[in-house]
Amino acid sequence: MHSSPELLLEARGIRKSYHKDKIELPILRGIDVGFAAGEMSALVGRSGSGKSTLMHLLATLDQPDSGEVWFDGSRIDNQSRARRDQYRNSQIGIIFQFYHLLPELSAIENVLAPAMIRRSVLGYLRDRKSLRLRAEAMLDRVGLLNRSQHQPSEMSGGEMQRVAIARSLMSNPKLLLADEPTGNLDTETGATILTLLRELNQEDDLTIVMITHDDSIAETADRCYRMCDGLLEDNASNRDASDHSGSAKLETVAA
Ligand SMILES: Nc1ncnc2c1ncn2[C@@H]1O[C@H](COP(=O)(O)OP(=O)(O)OP(=O)(O)O)[C@@H](O)[C@H]1O
Repeated sequence: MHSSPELLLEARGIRKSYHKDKIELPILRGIDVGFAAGEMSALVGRSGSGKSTLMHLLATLDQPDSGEVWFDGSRIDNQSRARRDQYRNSQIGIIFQFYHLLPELSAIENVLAPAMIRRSVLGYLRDRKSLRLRAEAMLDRVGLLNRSQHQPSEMSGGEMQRVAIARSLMSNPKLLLADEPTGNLDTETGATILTLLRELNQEDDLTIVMITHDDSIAETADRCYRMCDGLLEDNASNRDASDHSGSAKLETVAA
């Protein structure tokens, strides 16, 4: 029997609507989903199905109208903004389809930027040597140490995504949320990014939740949750996290 692994991140009964001109647009209509520690999961669905909205809620960048988000045994959606920021900054790495790098900064400065912003000037000056060493180690981890002085305009899309991944790893997060991480890349470059994410998952024990509209990318994950019109479909194609070569098998979502 497939045993239920420990959940790192869980959404319970999540509902979210946007409002425009007094009209309610229900986007998430009751989402129950759990992401197991140490696994790589995919949230797949068509454009507009609510994937990014759910990811923002899981990252506490936004709050649900109702429902709960739990991380590592604690409820996080109802915490103060300061606590939610602290949780996100220390526990979660986030990467996006368009990398969100600052164009005027070098690769290493981009990797360092969030850590600099989070510290006071004095705090940064105190920690700058160790932060720089960590940034170099993270660029090395993604195979780009030799490009540390290059600006985004001097890099390919795949290299920019690698820099964004290095930046997301600076705080040694438990969880990486990836919103269409290969969406702006050709198939071959996308595959190298997926391979890197899988390495981080297996070698560094990073739990990954990846959003995609592409079934072939979703199928590379251990578990695949399908969103449709703000709901999760009843079945998810899952395979044992220890088996990264076999084909997916169907299992009911443990919600
Ligand atoms: N701030 C907002 N105000 C109003 N509607 C919004 C807002 N943000 C998103 N929406 C709507 O919510 C729906 C879901 O959007 P969301 O970005 O979560 O979908 P998605 O599945 O991630 O789509 P895509 O793959 O195209 O990014 C869409 O119809 C979108 O237009």
